[in-house]
Amino acid sequence: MTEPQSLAGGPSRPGGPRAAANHAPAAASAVDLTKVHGSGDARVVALERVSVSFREGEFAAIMGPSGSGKSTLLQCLAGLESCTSGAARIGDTDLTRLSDGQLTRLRRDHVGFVFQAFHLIPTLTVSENIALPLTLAGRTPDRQWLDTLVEAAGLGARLGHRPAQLSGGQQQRVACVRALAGRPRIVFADEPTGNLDSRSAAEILALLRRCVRELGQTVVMVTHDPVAASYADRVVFLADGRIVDELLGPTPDQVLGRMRTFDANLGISYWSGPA
Ligand SMILES: Nc1ncnc2c1ncn2[C@@H]1O[C@H](COP(=O)(O)OP(=O)(O)OP(=O)(O)O)[C@@H](O)[C@H]1O
Repeated sequence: MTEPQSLAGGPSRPGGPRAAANHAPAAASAVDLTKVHGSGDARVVALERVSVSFREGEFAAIMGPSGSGKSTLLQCLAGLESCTSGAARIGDTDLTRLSDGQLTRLRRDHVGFVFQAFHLIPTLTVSENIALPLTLAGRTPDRQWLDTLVEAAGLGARLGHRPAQLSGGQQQRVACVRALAGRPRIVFADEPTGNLDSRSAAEILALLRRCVRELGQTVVMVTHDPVAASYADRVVFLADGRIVDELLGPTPDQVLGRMRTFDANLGISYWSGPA
């Protein structure tokens, strides 16, 4: 089996910190985005006038305490949640102006999603799981692109296996390849390493890093883990539904330092996930 190389040694960025991404157009952006859940006594302002842009070819991490709005931001940007006010854009398209049908098509054709739970179909093989979204969309898979992804994910020898025959890390690699199979404009990953041991997590992060660096993909990932965040080009910090800071070219120690500063200044704890 071909396993991904250099997976345990942390991120490497031979191209230097994201020079290209800084000048690239936005793959996704929030503009003055507010999201309110519920009403009356159950009313929760999950996002309050958030404006942020994620550039094409960028690997961004979103961090923040539990309940700070990370998943809500991802869901609004991916068109899985509606916005209460403001806009969520994929490229230049304002999702708040689309009909349900248009939104479904945009999500299907331009957005990939990786969840903490892998959400593979147990009765299908790896190969079938990877191709499923394309098949359902009536699209012909680009075999060369799929081969590139499968090779990058080290799944070449596993294509005929079913999910139960794979480790958690391998299953999540399948989920990543599935999310990337249709060459989406952007991939959103919500705690993709949350269910994995540190070695498997490193493999997933290296795969995402490589897809950004070598294949030009755009990835926005929610994480609680400073080491995971250090694989990104940029970390955006949320607290209480607002963006409070960002860090470029982060190292784990820098991310940790920033988290401790927020703990001290805001009286909140970032330690809601694995330390
Ligand atoms: N469907 C919902 N209905 C009501 N409130 C919600 C809903 N989804 C999220 N919330 C609330 O919105 C706020 C932000 O939630 P969100 O899940 O985005 O935070 P998070 O930063 O991703 O948290 P965690 O790290 O714990 O996953 C929280 O107060 C949460 O309880």
